[in-house]
Amino acid sequence: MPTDLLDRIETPADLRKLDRAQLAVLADQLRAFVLESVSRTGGHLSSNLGTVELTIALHYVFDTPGDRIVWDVGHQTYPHKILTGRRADMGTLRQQGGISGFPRRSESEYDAFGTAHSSTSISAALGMAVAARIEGVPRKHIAVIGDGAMTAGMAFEALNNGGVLPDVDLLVILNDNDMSISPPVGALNRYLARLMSGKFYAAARNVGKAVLSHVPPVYELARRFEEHAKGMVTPATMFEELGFTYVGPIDGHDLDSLIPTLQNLRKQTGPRFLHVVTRKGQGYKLAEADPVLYHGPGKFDPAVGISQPATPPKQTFTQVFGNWLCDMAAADGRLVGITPAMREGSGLVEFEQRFPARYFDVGIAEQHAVTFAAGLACEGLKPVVAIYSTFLQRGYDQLIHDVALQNLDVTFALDRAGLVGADGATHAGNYDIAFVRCVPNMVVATPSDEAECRLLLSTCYAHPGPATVRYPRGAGRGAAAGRGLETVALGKGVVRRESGRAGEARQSVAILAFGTLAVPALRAAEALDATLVDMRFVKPIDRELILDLASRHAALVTVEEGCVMGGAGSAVCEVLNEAGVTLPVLQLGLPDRFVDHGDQAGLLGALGLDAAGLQASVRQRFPEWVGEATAG
Ligand SMILES: Cc1ncc(C[n+]2csc(CCOP(=O)(O)OP(=O)(O)O)c2C)c(N)n1
Ligand SMILES: CC(=O)[C@@H](O)[C@H](O)COP(=O)(O)O
Ligand SMILES: [Mg+2]
Repeated sequence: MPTDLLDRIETPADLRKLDRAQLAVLADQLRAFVLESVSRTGGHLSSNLGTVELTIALHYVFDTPGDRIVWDVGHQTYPHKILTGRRADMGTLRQQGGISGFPRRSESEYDAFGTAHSSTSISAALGMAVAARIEGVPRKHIAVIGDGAMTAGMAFEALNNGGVLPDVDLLVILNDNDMSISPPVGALNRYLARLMSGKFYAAARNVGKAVLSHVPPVYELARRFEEHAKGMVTPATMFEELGFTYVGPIDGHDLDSLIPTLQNLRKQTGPRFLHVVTRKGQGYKLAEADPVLYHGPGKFDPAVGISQPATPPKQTFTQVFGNWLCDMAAADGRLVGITPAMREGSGLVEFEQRFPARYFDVGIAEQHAVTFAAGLACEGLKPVVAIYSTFLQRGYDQLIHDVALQNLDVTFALDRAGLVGADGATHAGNYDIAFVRCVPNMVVATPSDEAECRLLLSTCYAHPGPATVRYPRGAGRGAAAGRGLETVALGKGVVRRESGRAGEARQSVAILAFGTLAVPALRAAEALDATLVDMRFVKPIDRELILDLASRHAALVTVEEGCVMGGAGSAVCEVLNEAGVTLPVLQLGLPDRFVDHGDQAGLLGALGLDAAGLQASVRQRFPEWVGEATAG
């Protein structure tokens, strides 16, 4: 594929110098570049193939970076990055030291707002629009939001606010590809489908004849409804009722529709809403056929597509959870599984197939997911909310006010706890230990491997109150999880290794591990001749064990893949303080700064949280209390 037009574009100003007729060719070159580039780095593919024309049209029509484009989630911004001076950096995408997979204000002046969690774009763009009005700046503001992201309450909160501000300059573009990561769910999705089929006349009314002369193929379906709609009074769309001028639906792959429509909308002010229809994976047959598989692939050969690895990969924690959920659901008819739009990522595919009546994808609606679970629990069911640690941040008030305060029996399976790798700081689950353990009634379990994960899921599920089990992205040490449903004692840790020096009173160190860092911590303990404890629970914490360890060791070391501040190590210190016990405690975990994208293991190593790093930290802090072995 030639790249002559793409080669001419350093910034959107170069794009604006092209003839309209050249833009379709540019779109082909850009799409080919995106595919090639993502196949080499991995990343979010389907959504980016779907936004090629929309991105070109936006930068062609609007005067960026002065005009503000706010992308929702931001996983669809690779074409935008390429057209705004970062084409040469695409080979470093999502890698340590490279560019982010999401928009970032620090990365480019064209990235008007940092994102990665969904459904923030309308609020942010509205804030900018109000700021422009107050400051008297003549500027345009565009929020680009997907149909999945549109399902979140936050998006509607922003529409509700913006719809009564007629003097702000805000254009909301709904990029409707009829997909979230999985097929979209809910009443909004049905409503958008109805708009697609019946709202052709709205487009006619709002965009005018010039646009209608370029009827694109996506209207074919709508055309069939033309006769039916004739003579009827077109009802206002929900968006019009909320105070927005609604235009659409138009074909988001047809530049001859997009550009005149955007030019027209650019001349207007006030809250406007453009409904654009695109296809996820557009232009790459394999992604068009399976946009879920190609939502966020690793590296692959574009000629072949994603292929099975030669050797079967290790079982992930997500799979351990998915198996456990099915087994527990088979054993207990009260179990209900809930996901806020993360069916694949959270391991619920088989559960949905086997227990469809007890499976709920509630859309990108974490707050609702938590309170919905609370309601189910009130009536005697046993909800399991499968949620990424980072996305539980959205449901924090609901966790406190709706679940914990009423001591309701809800189990939270927190996937992606700790560093997540390529998605970076926006998606890292670094805070859940700290923000959950401070909530009364909550149980916090931190399994150290796959087998422990299953045990602790069963234990927390059996506990008749709110509980979280946190586990990381990917696989652990490879401990077979089995298919049993047995439980362990709540709030009790297990000593995995006793220091040979423990006999000598207070001559050695005890390492208290919370979670999967127990594995490198054990290697460090062996090298240091330290005691190693798998604490299993942050809350209730094993007070008795901590005080016993404190009485027999010279110092304690706590290890967790979570923020040190307020984390599990802090919980240990609280126990010691409360008991009036004084001994040095070294708290190892994630620092008080955001950790960027990169390879998960590499990042842990760089932070001193691999076996060698843990060993070095303990040796440096307590040289007199550790053994002389050197292996890590
Ligand atoms: C608060 C939050 N919950 C969940 C996610 C995970 N997530 C990322 S993209 C996505 C689907 C978004 O769908 P849509 O907005 O329609 O964009 P598309 O992928 O179709 O381009 C989801 C659920 C997220 N980023 N933020
Ligand atoms: C953009 C987004 O939020 C998701 O696509 C996320 O990147 C998925 O992460 P996992 O790959 O860990 O499921
Ligand atoms: Mg979508």
